[in-house]
Amino acid sequence: MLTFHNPDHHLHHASELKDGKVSPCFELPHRADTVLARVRQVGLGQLAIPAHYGKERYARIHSERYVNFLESAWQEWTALGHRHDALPLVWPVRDLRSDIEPEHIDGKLGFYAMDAGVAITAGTWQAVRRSADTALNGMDHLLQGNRSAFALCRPPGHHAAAEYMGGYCYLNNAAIAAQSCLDQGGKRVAILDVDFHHGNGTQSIFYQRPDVLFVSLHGDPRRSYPYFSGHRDETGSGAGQGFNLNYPLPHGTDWGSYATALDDACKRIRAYQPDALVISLGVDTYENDPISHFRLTSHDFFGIGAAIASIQSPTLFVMEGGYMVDEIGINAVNVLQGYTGGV
Ligand SMILES: NCCCCCC(=O)NO
Ligand SMILES: [Zn+2]
Repeated sequence: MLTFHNPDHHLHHASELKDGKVSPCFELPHRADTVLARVRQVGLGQLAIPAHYGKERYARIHSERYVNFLESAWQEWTALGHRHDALPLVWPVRDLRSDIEPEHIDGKLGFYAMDAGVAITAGTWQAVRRSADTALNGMDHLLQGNRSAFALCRPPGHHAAAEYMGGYCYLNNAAIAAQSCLDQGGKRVAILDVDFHHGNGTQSIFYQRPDVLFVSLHGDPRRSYPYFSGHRDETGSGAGQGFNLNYPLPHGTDWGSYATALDDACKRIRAYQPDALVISLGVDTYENDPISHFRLTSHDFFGIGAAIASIQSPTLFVMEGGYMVDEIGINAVNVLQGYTGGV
């Protein structure tokens, strides 16, 4: 399996507001370095640096003004004399207005963010666009007739919606790759999100569309971030009704119950007969993950890969979350080896 990786991810090393304190973000550069080292250690396959894609490819999923905001935010922030990370201070919640884009960067930061887990730094724009390029090149690799590819994306993307960032995510790499498949002749794409956290951004982007089936297994939002999406009754709307499937699972979920939900999800995806399958591969379902609450062991990740292989579609794995840095490489590559061993 070919792995695309983006060395520019090191340009993004942000802080986050968590537990009432601004502290180093859990989404560290070392995460991707650890996964890449494991890919090399097991000899998973060749490595490749992604080609450069134009902003218009990101704008197939995100609004043009949002993409332009990501590109210009740091310059607008430092024009005020700031040299530290940019974080929002106000959001358009409840009956506050969000029909007018503010001109001031303080207003824009809240207008385009769902939380304070998405600091903007000097290198953020370059890192996030190259992360999206990584997924785009992975999808092109599938469209050239290959069975699978691994897009080692960092920063991750599944919390980012058309016009907002959140949860360490800025551009929705998986959604951008899925759209690229459809733009190049694909009729149906399935996205399976196995990250501990609900992919609210991916759900939002495709919620009214039947050409992308979104399926997510995640911590029950009544007790798990992002808290405000991911319930079972969110099944799509309009033409997209029935093409959004959520499997919220309780804290403490182990392989037994996880595998039951995963098998059902894979059956639903097989029935959809997608031209391509995109996996939002978060491994924060790991029992020792510092910010999550499932109980999967490293060995269980082989089973996730084997279940995905049973769908028998061309498959792009897109890296999302996972914060137990020492084991993130083992767990992510166990999925990939479970897949290749099962195809
Ligand atoms: N800052 C709050 C927690 C962000 C979760 C990020 C993640 O792993 N999403 O999948
Ligand atoms: Zn996560």
